Amino acid sequence: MPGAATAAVVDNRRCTRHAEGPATVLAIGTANPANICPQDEFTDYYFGLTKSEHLTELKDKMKRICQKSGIEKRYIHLDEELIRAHPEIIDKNLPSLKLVPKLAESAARKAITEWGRPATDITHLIFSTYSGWRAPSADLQLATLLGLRPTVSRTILSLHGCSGGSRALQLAKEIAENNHGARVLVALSELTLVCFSTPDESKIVGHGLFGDGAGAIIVGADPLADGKRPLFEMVAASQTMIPGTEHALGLQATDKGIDFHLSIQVPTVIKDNIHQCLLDTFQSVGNTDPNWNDLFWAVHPGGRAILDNIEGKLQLEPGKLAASRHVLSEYGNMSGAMIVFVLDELRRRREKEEGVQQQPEWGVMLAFGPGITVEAMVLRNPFSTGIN
Ligand SMILES: CC(=O)CC(=O)SCCNC(=O)CCNC(=O)[C@H](O)C(C)(C)COP(=O)(O)OP(=O)(O)OC[C@H]1O[C@@H](n2cnc3c(N)ncnc32)[C@H](O)[C@@H]1OP(=O)(O)O
Repeated sequence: MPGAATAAVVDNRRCTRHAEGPATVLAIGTANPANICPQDEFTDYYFGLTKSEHLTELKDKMKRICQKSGIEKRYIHLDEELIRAHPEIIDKNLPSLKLVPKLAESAARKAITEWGRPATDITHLIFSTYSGWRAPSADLQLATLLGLRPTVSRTILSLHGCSGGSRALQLAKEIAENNHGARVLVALSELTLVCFSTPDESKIVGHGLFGDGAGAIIVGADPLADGKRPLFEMVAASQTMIPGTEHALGLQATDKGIDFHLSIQVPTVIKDNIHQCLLDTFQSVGNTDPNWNDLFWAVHPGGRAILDNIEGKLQLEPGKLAASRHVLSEYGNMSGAMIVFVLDELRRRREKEEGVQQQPEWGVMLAFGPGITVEAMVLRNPFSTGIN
């Protein structure tokens, strides 16, 4: 009827509301496979598993790397039973990666339990992994396993490598702050199975450092609606690409799995650039002269030498990177999932030390990935009374 048409779409764009507070970490969960590999037994185990005992020079080199790695043990899904059942893993056909969403589910369930709300209250899911490239992808599988609502807004990130966790958290921060009431589940799950290969000089460091694990974090702004104090406030974030370093760190999907490359220069490149990256990040929040020792530190422990170089360059007091060193020692390098373990360790130490020694009010989260890319985020400890 002319003049009486009913609008098919109600345009409510002007009603879109931003959150009232900054994004915060509301809950954390982590998970690992059951199989533990002590680092001092790994070289014999790996060369035996791959029937490569005859490569004696390479084996000795891996022993030297493992001794200097700062790692006590790692969790690695792949064991002799799995190899027996799937001999194609050694032959480098695409291995089974069913565990990728399953491990993420286990970490996510812990985070959701800690959060205390139903999984159907999750509005967004960001899943980051280097270990799965298929469609429908691991984010959809995880949403199904957790029983998330069918309208949950899903995003999958792949091949951000070790900075995948920080990248996902930056995106979650932006989503939470720009969508009133959003509750974003960030899930990371990494399995070395996908880059498993027989010993090879160019990959010996990766095989000596990488482990398996998953982490999950729930991010939301306006946290009081959840009835609890958040764990960390996510104040400001930056992503910096270090020009001319594309060759130094890389991951590549091939028909045989993931090929990776870690140049011996990685720790030095990070050392030479970290100070300026941090100055730029803190300048964006109005702090032009930060005292690095006044902060708490959540650094992705990509390797012991990286932590040593950051500590030396910024003249950090001993103990500032203790949470990162502890996670490296207990799990090895779990790539993107690792930053969740470091945040978890920091809050555990905060709870343990409460009343004895207070963690600083302000902190920084750092991760490094292919590019080389540095992801940084200024954090605030909401439990601080403001005395550093
Ligand atoms: C994939 C992603 O997205 C992101 C990431 O993974 S980032 C991963 C980043 N991690 C790294 O790059 C590893 C950082 N490196 C380290 O932690 C240490 O160098 C290390 C534990 C590997 C060795 O400790 P170190 O104190 O440097 O001992 P050092 O005696 O110099 O080296 C031991 C051996 O490792 C070799 N080595 C060190 N780094 C190497 C590399 N990247 N590639 C190949 N060999 C390497 C050295 O040449 C040396 O070999 P020899 O014993 O035969 O001489």
